[in-house]
Amino acid sequence: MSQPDRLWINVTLFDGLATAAEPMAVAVTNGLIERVCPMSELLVGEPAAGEVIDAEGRVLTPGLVDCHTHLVFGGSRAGEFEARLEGKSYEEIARAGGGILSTVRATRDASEEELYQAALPGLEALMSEGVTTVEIKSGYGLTVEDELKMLRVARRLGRERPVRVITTLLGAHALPPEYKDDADGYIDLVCNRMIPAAAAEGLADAVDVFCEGIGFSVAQCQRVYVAARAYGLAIKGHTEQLSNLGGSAAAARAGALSVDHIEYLDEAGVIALAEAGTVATLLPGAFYMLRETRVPPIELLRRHGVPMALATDANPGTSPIFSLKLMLSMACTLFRLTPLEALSGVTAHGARALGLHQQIGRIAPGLRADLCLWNTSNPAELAYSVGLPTLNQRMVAGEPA
Ligand SMILES: N=CN[C@@H](CCC(=O)O)C(=O)O
Ligand SMILES: [Zn+2]
Repeated sequence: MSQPDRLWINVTLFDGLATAAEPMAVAVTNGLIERVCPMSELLVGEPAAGEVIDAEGRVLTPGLVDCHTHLVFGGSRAGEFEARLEGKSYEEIARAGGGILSTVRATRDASEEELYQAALPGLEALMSEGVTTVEIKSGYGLTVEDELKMLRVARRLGRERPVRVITTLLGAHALPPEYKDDADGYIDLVCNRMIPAAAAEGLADAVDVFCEGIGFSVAQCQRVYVAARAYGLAIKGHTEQLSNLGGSAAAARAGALSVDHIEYLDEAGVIALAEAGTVATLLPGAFYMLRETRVPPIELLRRHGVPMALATDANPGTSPIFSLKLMLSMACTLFRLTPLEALSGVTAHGARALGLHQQIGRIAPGLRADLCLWNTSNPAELAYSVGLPTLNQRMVAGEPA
């Protein structure tokens, strides 16, 4: 073994997919994982140099991946929260011009600097719990300039904090008032102006849509996918959240990295995901906040071998929740995932939902050394308790961060 920069010994290893049966060692060099082996295979005297960290049996996981957030937004929707508690539904509020459109008004009114400052606490809360990669969507601007403004803020967050930010253009999130009764005209704007502008400025890694009765039709979403692919951008979908329109299957056939929410997904949709290799992203925070009763088809996803990612969906309306660790607990309690399935959802499968599975999300040689050391020796503890156990160390590209 060459001399690693850092060597963790006596690690309880959750590598993103499974827990190792015996104490492990993990060596990191130049920001990459160089070697992963049982302690029993370390040669006497290894390593000759570098820092050695005795984990004393603590759990080491990949850095956590939050693959679906709306962290950049203006205003608050606490009033809408109260209205929903009094009996109004999310759809009713949306159809009356509230919901997403109320955040659109506040986001349009905010400067780039204001949006940046408002987003920082949420981002830092995620990072403090071990998130090393986060996806951030636009979708509260709904004009070319306001969508680009949101994406610039997201890019700046990634430059100014030790976290990798993946940006997603969500122009097709809601129909803005200027296009009332002209949804196809708005989709023209998304396809012909927003996507080209975001691509030209390198501001978007992916393009997303809200395929729903209060969002856009399958046909409209398909037009967005075609435009995104023409610019070499990855695609994703908010699909089957409130009803079954077949948006997940359409997204999968268009080559989507993931479809997200999917409470109303049926078996034909699950098969379409399996055939396309599309990830199913579960968002229990939105399920909880909207007091949904229909659970995503977990057993069908398992049976057809569809990878399940798990994310906060942090946003001001349906999931004002900035804790990916809480999602581990919710995914188990509300959706009946096993703790290890939930952990894979925020590591290996979360990375796959962003198309980054060859770079992050696993502890394996050649991948980036984004790692979390936890104050527990049992990986299931991470999903079991809320508030504990705490993060012991967060590493980004091999450096404490
Ligand atoms: N479902 C649509 N979009 C967001 C909610 C956005 C909002 O209500 O502000 C979601 O992922 O839940
Ligand atoms: Zn969302």
